[in-house]
Amino acid sequence: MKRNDYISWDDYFMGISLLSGMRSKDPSTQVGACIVDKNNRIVSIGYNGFINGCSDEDFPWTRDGEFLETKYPYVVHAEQNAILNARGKSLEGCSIYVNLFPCHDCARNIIQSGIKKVYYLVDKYADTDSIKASKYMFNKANVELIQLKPSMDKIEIEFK
Ligand SMILES: Nc1nc(=O)n([C@H]2C[C@H](O)[C@@H](COP(=O)(O)O)O2)cc1CO
Ligand SMILES: [Zn+2]
Repeated sequence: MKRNDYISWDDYFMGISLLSGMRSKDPSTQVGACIVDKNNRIVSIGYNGFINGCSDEDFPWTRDGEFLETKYPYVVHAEQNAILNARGKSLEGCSIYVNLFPCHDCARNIIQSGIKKVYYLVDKYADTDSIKASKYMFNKANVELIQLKPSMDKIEIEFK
């Protein structure tokens, strides 16, 4: 008889996003994204981090102060890394699973890449203009927004 306590596709893909986010060196917000096609095949994964091929030590993780001395102009968002890690493969009709609601810049990239569904967990910056612009664009572009309610509080992974 088959197991009944296997995880759902949605929990699986969001779990993979969160696992990917654990690679992030951002001390305040770790974001992971997982892009999945219509056949439930993972097409790409990403997390927020600094640009490739440079030392992470060359950039600051600071949030406040002079713009150029903060992380904001330099960090690549999880969703953008996931899109770019697909290396030009078609993302038409795909879904993206991301633990934090995408900003306006990621929203533009998600829409332009052909992704049609965004599954997210939290929307902690909902009151910012960035997220308002993001939702406006997603709605205009008919991208479905789904706040995932996982069927479990946590997934434990044991290395043994
Ligand atoms: N959807 C997102 N994907 C992301 O990868 N990020 C990244 C950019 C920063 O590294 C961090 C946000 O930093 P903070 O402002 O919460 O300290 O998360 C942020 C958002 C927010 O919309
Ligand atoms: Zn973003």
